[in-house]
Amino acid sequence: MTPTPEPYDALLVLSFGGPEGPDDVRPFLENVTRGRGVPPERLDEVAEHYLHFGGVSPINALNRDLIARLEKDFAAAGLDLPIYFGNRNWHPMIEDTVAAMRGDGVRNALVFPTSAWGGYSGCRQYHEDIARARAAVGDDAPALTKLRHFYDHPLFLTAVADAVAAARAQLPADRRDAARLVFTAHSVPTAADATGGPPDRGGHLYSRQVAEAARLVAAATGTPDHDLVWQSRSGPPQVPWLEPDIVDHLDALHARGVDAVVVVPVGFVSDHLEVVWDLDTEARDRAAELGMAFVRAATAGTDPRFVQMVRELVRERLDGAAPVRRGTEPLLGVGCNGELCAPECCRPPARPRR
Ligand SMILES: CC1=C(CCC(=O)O)c2cc3nc(cc4[nH]c(cc5[nH]c(cc1n2)c(C)c5CCC(=O)O)c(CCC(=O)O)c4C)C(CCC(=O)O)=C3C
Ligand SMILES: [Fe+2]
Repeated sequence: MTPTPEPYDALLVLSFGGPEGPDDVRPFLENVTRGRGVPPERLDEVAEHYLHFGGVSPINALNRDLIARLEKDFAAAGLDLPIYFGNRNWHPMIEDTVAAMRGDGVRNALVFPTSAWGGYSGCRQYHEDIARARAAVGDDAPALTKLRHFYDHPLFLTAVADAVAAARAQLPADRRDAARLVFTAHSVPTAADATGGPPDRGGHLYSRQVAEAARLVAAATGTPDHDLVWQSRSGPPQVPWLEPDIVDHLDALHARGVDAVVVVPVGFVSDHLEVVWDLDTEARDRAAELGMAFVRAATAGTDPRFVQMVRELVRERLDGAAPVRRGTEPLLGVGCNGELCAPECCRPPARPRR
């Protein structure tokens, strides 16, 4: 007889992690790039970005803040689930958190990853993190079920759309209406993007979901015309990544006579370092050189509807309800104990051999 499944008894917020002081920067970057063929020159450059902010990424504090708001929301909604925090690349590391969960008697937890997307980095790699942490903790590790991709959840889309409207309102009145709407997300190697998602849909799950989210947000703001560009590319220069880059795109827009942009980091849920450096510093500086008015929309993570969305994603698992969604691209992401969420979701990219 198969045992009755135990009820869900905790939520783990699983994120990327970031350094919290200058001495953390190098070991953090080594954790992120271990075995991935990222050239040392790129690591030196990225280390400088972190050191520019005292070696502190905002990401951990933002996740702690999200968890505090989730705790309040869950309590008010009568949802009795303790919330834990673990990261892929920096403390609190997921291995330590899962060990603490076991110590607290957690048996069957849900996992909210701070990525809306399918693909290797946003989905599959979180499944790998879960499997690695459970293996480290051993036989009595809690079961861990990852929640689904939420890239087209109406509460996420509405939060981003309202942030776009608020950003546009900050532009000088005479440039506001004609300002170009530019969505951005983290670039990935084109080969990695190609292998994500069902082959009968043509793969490219990550870039297709990002494109669909951008289209849905643009439509919701009444400005359907928009661009989708990429940021923060890494890796050796000879390996193709998704393009165009945001900074190159500003040059191209300027050449076409565009004099104002609303930049929307739809690819990220918080204002972490890749947002405050690559957008608020590099892209903003470039726009200033070009005489282009530049505003950047807030990320969705601080919007109250984001917290509500996490609660609804949890409810979907508790109640077995159908996902509430606006998009049409494949919606995957759910897997238990590090199992793949679907046979063709997010195959690991072929790694360059050295
Ligand atoms: C798709 C995607 C997301 C979005 C989905 C999600 O949110 O998960 C994302 C998020 C993030 N990426 C971040 C930072 C970094 N990403 C790097 C490197 C890489 N990212 C990649 C992809 C993604 N990354 C890839 C394919 C690489 C190459 C190495 C590899 O194959 O893994 C590197 C190494 C140095 C460099 O080369 O830039 C850093 C420092 C931070 C935290 C910022 C902070 O500290 O505040 C966040 C949230
Ligand atoms: Fe997946």
